[in-house]
Amino acid sequence: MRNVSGQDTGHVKTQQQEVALIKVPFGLAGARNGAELGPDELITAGLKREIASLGFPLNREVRVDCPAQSATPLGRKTVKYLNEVQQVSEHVCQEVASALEEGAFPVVLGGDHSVAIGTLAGLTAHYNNLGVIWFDAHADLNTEEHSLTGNMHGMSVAAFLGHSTFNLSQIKGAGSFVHPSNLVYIGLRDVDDYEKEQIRALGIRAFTMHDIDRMGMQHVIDQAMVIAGDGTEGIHVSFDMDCLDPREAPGVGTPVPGGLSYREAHFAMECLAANNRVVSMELVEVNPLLDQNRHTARLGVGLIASLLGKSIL
Ligand SMILES: NC(=[NH2+])NCCC[C@H](N)C(=O)O
Ligand SMILES: [Mn+2]
Ligand SMILES: [Mn+2]
Repeated sequence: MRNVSGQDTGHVKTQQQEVALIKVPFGLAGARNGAELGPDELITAGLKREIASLGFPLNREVRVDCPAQSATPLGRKTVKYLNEVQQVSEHVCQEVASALEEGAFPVVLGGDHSVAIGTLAGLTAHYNNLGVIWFDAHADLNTEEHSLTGNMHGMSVAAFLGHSTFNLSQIKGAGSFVHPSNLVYIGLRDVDDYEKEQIRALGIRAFTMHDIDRMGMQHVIDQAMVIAGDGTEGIHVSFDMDCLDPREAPGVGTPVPGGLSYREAHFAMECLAANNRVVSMELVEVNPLLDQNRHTARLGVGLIASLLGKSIL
């Protein structure tokens, strides 16, 4: 990866590194229809042009085959579309793992946040000890038993930590669970009671909006890079667009007031780009049906570009 001065910053990512675009048009695990349109919307908003102008060749551009809505959600009544999530996760896992084998940098485009289960499956196939920075208003730490909604986009973190019944071990090709000490949240402000208990019980580090208000994004992102980066083989950035304030990113299925500003989000991405430990990213929960003038998709494209090293000067 190029750092902010345009220099090659070492082994993880170089200017010549290829980017693997993995589009996952899957929205059945979210709260509202429309997240399945996210990948195409990000492409329409100019993502490929941005990646090309940063100098990264494309390793692949794939569209993961995703099941359409079935008449009745499969799986247990309280867990919606479990079989579909499992199927999509296996496809995403394969694409991410094979991109990594070819030395590419995966950029996974959701879709709802359940696509992270497949991304983490593929990443853990390649890395034994991975760090994760999870940008989100939500903790996505529910399990089948504890979820209040049955929406699996609220269970992805539990799945890759191995705390839900459906977890990485059920996905063909996945590696071992992520260690909770290598996970860090940024942007939390809507956390269910069970999730709060789990964050405490597992000792997961979390920077809520309160912490960002108090310490500023610079301190928060510096700490996050230490938590996810020290002693790991690399950092995966999972970016749920609802971490942003709904005034910045209205096109999301589960908006929560009081989120990150435009500059806080970009600044975090710019710091991550300069840090050179990031090995993959995903951007999820862009919902064009709820968006205004493609605003959220354009913001998403800009944030991916910042993470890939785009700087102001
Ligand atoms: N990826 C997301 N937007 N997740 C929202 C989850 C909301 C809520 N905690 C639930 O379990 O349904
Ligand atoms: Mn999420
Ligand atoms: Mn969220």
